[in-house]
Amino acid sequence: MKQIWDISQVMRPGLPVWPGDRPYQEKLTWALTDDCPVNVSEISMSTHTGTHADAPYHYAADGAPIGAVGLDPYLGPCRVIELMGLRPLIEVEHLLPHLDNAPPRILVKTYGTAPQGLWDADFAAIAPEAIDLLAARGMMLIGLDTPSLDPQESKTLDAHMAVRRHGLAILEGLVLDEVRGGDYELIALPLKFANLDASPVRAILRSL
Ligand SMILES: Nc1ccccc1C(=O)C[C@H](N)C(=O)O
Ligand SMILES: [Zn+2]
Ligand SMILES: [Zn+2]
Repeated sequence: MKQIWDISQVMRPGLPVWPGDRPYQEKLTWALTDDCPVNVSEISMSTHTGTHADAPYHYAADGAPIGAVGLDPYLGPCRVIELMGLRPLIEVEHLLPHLDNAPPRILVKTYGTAPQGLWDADFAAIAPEAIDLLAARGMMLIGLDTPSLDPQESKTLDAHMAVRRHGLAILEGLVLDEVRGGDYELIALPLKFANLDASPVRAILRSL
């Protein structure tokens, strides 16, 4: 039996979201009562809530919406690299020692314990040169346990622009607390939204 690691945030009211963005909200549209056989809920949330996949449309006006992206990047062998305490940016020199024979998906663990109950405005981001390195090594996906590839205050989104140049896929908001560095199978498929800039994912790792 393959071991499973759930690397997804719990979607719940009060989940910290990007400053100024829509809070995660849920409510019952129908409630199960003597007269109604079901509970049916509705949710309201930012597309970048919790553990999610960015679409090219998020950072490029002509970019594909999340429902149109290829699924290969989100399913297959990956490497988790532990780089805790390296702020503000994950740099080329931090990644280089960990890439020998790496599978084409890289997840970077920047927290020992990700702050799921509060917002960390100083989260670790990744340098565009590090994205260039990953692309040069044939990577197709970069994932972080932080809310964004770029620093919160970035207006130029240098890492996202490097991702755009190389056509990589992105996962953000992962929870890698229980995961040690190493190689795993990644499963983290985005939902098939026709028009949106991102999608929540249920991200898991399985032993290879
Ligand atoms: N919700 C936002 C609202 C405005 C600006 C950024 C965000 C983000 O969540 C960052 C995003 N996850 C990113 O792909 O970098
Ligand atoms: Zn995002
Ligand atoms: Zn992003």
